[in-house]
Amino acid sequence: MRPTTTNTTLRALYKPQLLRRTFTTSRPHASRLRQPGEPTGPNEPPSHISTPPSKSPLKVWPIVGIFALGSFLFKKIVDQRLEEAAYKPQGPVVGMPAIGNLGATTRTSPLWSPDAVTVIFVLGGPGAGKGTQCQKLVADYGFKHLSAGDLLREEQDRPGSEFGEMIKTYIKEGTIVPMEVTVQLLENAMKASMAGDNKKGLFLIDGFPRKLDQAHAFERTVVPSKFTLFFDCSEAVMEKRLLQRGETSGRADDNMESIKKRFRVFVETSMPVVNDFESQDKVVKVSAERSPDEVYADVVKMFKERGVEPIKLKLVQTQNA
Ligand SMILES: Nc1ncnc2c1ncn2[C@@H]1O[C@H](COP(=O)(O)OP(=O)(O)O)[C@@H](O)[C@H]1O
Ligand SMILES: O=c1ccn([C@@H]2O[C@H](COP(=O)(O)OP(=O)(O)O)[C@@H](O)[C@H]2O)c(=O)[nH]1
Repeated sequence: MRPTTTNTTLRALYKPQLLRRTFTTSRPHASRLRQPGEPTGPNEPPSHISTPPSKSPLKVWPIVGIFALGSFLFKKIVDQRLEEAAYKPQGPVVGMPAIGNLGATTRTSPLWSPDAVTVIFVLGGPGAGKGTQCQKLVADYGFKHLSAGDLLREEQDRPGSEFGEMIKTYIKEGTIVPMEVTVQLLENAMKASMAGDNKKGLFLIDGFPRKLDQAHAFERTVVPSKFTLFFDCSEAVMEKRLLQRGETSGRADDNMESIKKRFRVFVETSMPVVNDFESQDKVVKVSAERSPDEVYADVVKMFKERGVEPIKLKLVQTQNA
């Protein structure tokens, strides 16, 4: 049979070689030359005197040395890798991580539920009066007002900020700072506010989101908004207000050149956010061209329709009840 022939052939071929290999590796020439009791070499005792395996330092130490060196190098590499893995670049101050570590937008679910934290976005063109109206709302409703622009300017001016120069350029050009930075700043400010006196987590987020990616990232990773308060205002009116504000604001973008750029960015980039929220029935629109008080009266009315009441009014109701 074929397998038998093959096995026999294999045995014939390999057995002597295996045997020969066994002899040659253990003690060369021993079986051929040595007689019983005869010394195996000039420096070796006769074979009946048992000898321990060779302990010659010349043979052992190189191996031990190589092994020790290998272990030492291996340990060094492992230690270095562990150190690298543990190293996380730190931001210049606690609260704002380094660029590589901006984690706010990487979460897969919101940090807070809209039942626990109320966020109302406040949008409108540059100079529409967002900040002015927010101040009034803070006084009457107890909201914490967070202006994305103010947070960015603070970060820009913070000594040691690795985002400072970048923010400066974006603001001067009227373009939108990468959302990772703005969302992280907002999240930090919200946490700080809630750790302080804003236990209820009531926020007006002013001048944000100005771009769809910001809107989606914030709602996906921080908290879905309740609705957006949108101030509708013509460019002519906004321009007049901004130039007037520029006389005292000291802002690098309250000048004609930056204003024009901001208007264009607002129409092209920020209006799609308002339209997106509108399609979800999440926009409260108020005309912003009248006096601040008249605009505010409308805001209060619209908030009431959405079930948001001023704190003072609630107190009066409690006293009457
Ligand atoms: N309804 C208004 N009528 C006239 N001036 C206003 C009104 N609202 C705000 N302003 C003024 O216009 C400028 C821009 O207002 P601001 O609230 O800073 O706008 P935004 O935050 O939208 O840029 C400020 O100087 C402010 O005093
Ligand atoms: O989410 C934001 C909000 C503001 N900005 C920048 O900050 C500037 C000023 O915004 P702010 O809301 O302070 O002023 P406004 O333009 O409404 O007067 C904008 O033009 C942008 O360059 C930004 O990049 N992302």
